[in-house]
Amino acid sequence: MSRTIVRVGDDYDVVIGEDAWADLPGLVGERAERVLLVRAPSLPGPADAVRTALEAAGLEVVDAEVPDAERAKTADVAAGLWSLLGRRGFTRTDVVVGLGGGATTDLAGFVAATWLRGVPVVQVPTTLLGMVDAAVGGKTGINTPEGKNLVGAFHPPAGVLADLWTLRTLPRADLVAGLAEVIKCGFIADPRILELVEADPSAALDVDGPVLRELVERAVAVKAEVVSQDLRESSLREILNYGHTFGHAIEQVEAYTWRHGEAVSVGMVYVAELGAAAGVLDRGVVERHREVLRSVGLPTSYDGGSWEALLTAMRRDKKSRGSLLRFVVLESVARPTRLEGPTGAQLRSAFEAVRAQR
Ligand SMILES: NC(=O)c1ccc[n+]([C@@H]2O[C@H](COP(=O)([O-])OP(=O)(O)OC[C@H]3O[C@@H](n4cnc5c(N)ncnc54)[C@H](O)[C@@H]3O)[C@@H](O)[C@H]2O)c1
Ligand SMILES: O=C(O)C(=O)C[C@@H](O)[C@H](O)[C@H](O)COP(=O)(O)O
Ligand SMILES: [Zn+2]
Repeated sequence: MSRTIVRVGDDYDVVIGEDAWADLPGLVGERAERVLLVRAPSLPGPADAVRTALEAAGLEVVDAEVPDAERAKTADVAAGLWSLLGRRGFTRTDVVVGLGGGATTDLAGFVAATWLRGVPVVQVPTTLLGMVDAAVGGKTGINTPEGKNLVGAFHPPAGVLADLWTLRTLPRADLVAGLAEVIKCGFIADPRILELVEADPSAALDVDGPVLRELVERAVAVKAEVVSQDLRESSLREILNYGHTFGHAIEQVEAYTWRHGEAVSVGMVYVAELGAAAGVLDRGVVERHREVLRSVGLPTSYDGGSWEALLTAMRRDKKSRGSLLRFVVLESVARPTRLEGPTGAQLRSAFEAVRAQR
């Protein structure tokens, strides 16, 4: 089976391949004696494959099934894992492995970042979104009742194993949601991604085809390039947050019944409309957002939630500075910039544009 390895700075490898489980012990490294396997429920095939590969390498595997999806990202679940690590005597040379979608890898990374002030984590994403985004780059975290990802740490993984064959069981809606982050990478940095999706949207959703593989490789390359320059989001990394200010607000207002990728899809249309309202982006590029997102089945409008509730959620965005709301907007494709303190009228007009079905 073929492997592509994307190196993130001088730090770690993202291995992209098929049936690539034999690579896992190498990513975990030789110093570990124990592995905490933090895994999403209902992934019997990958969980068995991970366990077999690690045990064959002489590692003791402590199994930790966690609640599914966003329900994993809570302080209670994290506390349960800290307790398990304590009871099983995990030391600083032992390793956490996160297996599942972005919610599971965010939790696993956060627990690894905080246990003994930091033990290694190896991420094994099994969703498209996890492979191209969540498992790479070291943002880890959990939610609080006040908002999304409000508690967390920057803790880069020791390695990432993206086994494309795991996508064969992923529900189509979750695959589509993952494409939102891929398309985001197209708008902020790599226009070839947009061309590939536009040329054949169904090929972009074929998990056994070459187009999806190229999209994964390109999106991982965008993320690796950005995070290797600015791990702690002092500036450049903010571009990876394109579409997330409004997207996270939808997720919160809708009590996480929307998939992250779906909310980010609408969030990108919102911020494109905001860029147009502020006079920095051409309407043609705004419509290109709608067309490419819609072509793969992603939502481009949202008419729920009160404006006040969305605005309150947006104010908690990490890009805010004091009372100043800040957005990543585009000047054109692959030319992101910042919009600081847009007017109330601009914010509202972008909301009205997103509410309307166009
Ligand atoms: N840390 C980061 O940089 C970063 C980046 C993007 C997103 N995120 C976070 O990632 C989360 C979203 O991740 P997601 O879209 O992967 O959702 P998810 O983790 O909720 O997974 C979606 C669903 O797919 C199931 N699943 C996972 N793999 C499967 C497989 N191979 N076959 C069948 N079912 C499978 C899961 O159990 C879940 O029900 C959000 O919490 C978001 O905030 C983090
Ligand atoms: O890696 C990043 O940086 C990102 O912003 C990627 C986003 O896709 C991701 O959803 C991230 O978790 C959002 O982070 P937050 O800092 O806005 O909570
Ligand atoms: Zn995201």
